[in-house]
Amino acid sequence: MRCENMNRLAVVEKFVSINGEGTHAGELAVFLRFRGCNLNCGFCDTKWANAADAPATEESAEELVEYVRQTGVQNVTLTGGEPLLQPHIGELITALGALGYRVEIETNGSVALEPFAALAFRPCFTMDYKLPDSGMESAMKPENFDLLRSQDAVKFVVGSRSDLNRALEVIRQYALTAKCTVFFSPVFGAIEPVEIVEFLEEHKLNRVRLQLQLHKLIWDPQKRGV
Ligand SMILES: C[S@@+](CC[C@H](N)C(=O)[O-])C[C@H]1O[C@@H](n2cnc3c(N)ncnc32)[C@H](O)[C@@H]1O
Ligand SMILES: Nc1nc2[nH]cc(C(=O)O)c2c(=O)[nH]1
Ligand code: SF4
Ligand SMILES: [Mg+2]
Repeated sequence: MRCENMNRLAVVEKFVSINGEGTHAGELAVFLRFRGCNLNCGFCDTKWANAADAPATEESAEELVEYVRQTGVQNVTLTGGEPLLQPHIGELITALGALGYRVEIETNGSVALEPFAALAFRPCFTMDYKLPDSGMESAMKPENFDLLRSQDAVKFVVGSRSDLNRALEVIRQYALTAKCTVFFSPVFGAIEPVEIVEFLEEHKLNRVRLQLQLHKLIWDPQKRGV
C-alpha cells in the first residue's frame, strides 16, 4: 500500500442535507458516502459509488472529523456503497462519537456488526435486510439482529407483494418489532406506498413504519449530494 493511503477512507461524496431516511428523518444530517460495495442489489440508487475505481478522495478520519465540525451539524450518517467495508471506519466512528456526534450507519445486512457494536462510542445502526427482489438475500447475516437495540432500525426495502410477505416472515421469526424500529421503504417507483399501507392494515402489523425517501420527494430523485 502506498504511504499516503495509510489510515485513509475513500469518500465519493460528502454533503449536508436533511436525512431522508431512518429514525431521524427530516433532521439535518451530514453525509459521508464511501466507495465500494460487496453486494449488487438490483434496485441500488448509488451504483455509481460501488465500483472499486469510482472517483473518490482519500481522507483521514481526522480530516473527515474536521469537515463534520465545520458543518455545525450534529447528526452524521455514514453510507455508501457499504461504509463498514472501509478498513478505518472504526477509527472514524470512535473519533466522531468521542466528540458527541450522533453517528448513524446505513449498512447492508451482510457485514458482521459485532466489532462496531462493541466500540466505546457505539453508533446507531440502520440495517437493511435485503429481500428476494434485490437478489441479495442469501448474503444476509441474521445473527446481526441479536445486536440491535432500541435506537437502531431494520429497514426492508420492498419491491413487490412477495417481498412484503417475506419481510413479514423475517419480522416474526426474529421478533424484530420488540428490538428496534422496523421500516418498510418502497423500492423507489417499483411499488405504490398505498400497497404497503394496505399490507400493514391487512396483517395488523403494529410497530412497523412506512418510510418514504424524503430527499427523492424534495429533489430530483437522480440528484446527487442531497
Ligand atoms: C445506497 S444504500 C448504502 C448503504 C448500504 N449499502 C445499504 O444497502 O444499506 C442506502 C439505503 O438506500 C436504500 N436504497 C438503495 N436504492 C434504493 C431504491 N432504489 N429505492 C429505495 N431505497 C433504496 C438501501 O436499501 C439502503 O437502505
Ligand atoms: N437526504 C438523504 N438522506 C439519506 N439517508 C440515507 C441516505 C443514503 O443514501 O444512505 C440518504 C441520502 O442519500 N440522502
Ligand atoms: S448494499 Fe447498498 S450500496 Fe450495495 S448495492 Fe445494495 S443498496 Fe447499493
Ligand atoms: Mg441514498
